[in-house]
Amino acid sequence: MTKIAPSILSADFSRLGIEIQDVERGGADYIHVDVMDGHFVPNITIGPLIVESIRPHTELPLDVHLMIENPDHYIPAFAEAGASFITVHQETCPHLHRTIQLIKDNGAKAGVVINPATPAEMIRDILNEVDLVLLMTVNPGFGGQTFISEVVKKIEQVAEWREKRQLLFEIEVDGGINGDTAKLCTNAGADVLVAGSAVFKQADRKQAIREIVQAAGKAD
Ligand SMILES: O=C(CO)[C@@H](O)[C@H](O)COP(=O)(O)O
Ligand SMILES: [Fe+2]
Repeated sequence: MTKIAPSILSADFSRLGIEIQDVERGGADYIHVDVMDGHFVPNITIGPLIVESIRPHTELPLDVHLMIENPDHYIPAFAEAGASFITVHQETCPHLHRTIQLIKDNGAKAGVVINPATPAEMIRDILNEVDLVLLMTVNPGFGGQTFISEVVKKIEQVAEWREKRQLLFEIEVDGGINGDTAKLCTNAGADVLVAGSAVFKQADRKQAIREIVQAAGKAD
């Protein structure tokens, strides 16, 4: 069954708790939290304090996407704040096995993410160790960008490796996801769809989530 992870980057930050409860009632599976440092990506968002503040407002797993340099320095703080998944960019991790282990040692599920221009081969040798593979379908930094369709081939490639090696990680996609692009991704093997503007910029979030999941065509 396809999962949906609304990205709070497109929510109203002045009422985050209410926004999160709205998408939880609307059928969200995870809450996606975009952490940006102004170095790895050209934008600055939130830190562990906000993760800690939103944690009591939902029962859903918090899916924390770290777009930061030196993630090892901050992983313990995000885990302590209540992150369920912590996902790091391969591009920021010279010692990727060590970083993935650090996430697990801190009690969170471990994810790895690559940018659209990074080949899947860069994460092939870490796949045995992760709970989640996030394939960016835009260049990270902002909500509301256009889906990069070349990434679809990469979803297929990672899904094929997963099947051949009988691994259990989830494949998540992030950026420019709407009804049309969701279907391309789930057909290629994606299980979890991150959607920011396609959910939070709509008046009826429940309806928006339903439309994306139905368009993805794997509702059961
Ligand atoms: O990580 C990011 C952006 O860097 C995302 O999670 C965005 O928040 C997705 O927003 P939409 O493209 O769905 O509006
Ligand atoms: Fe994200």
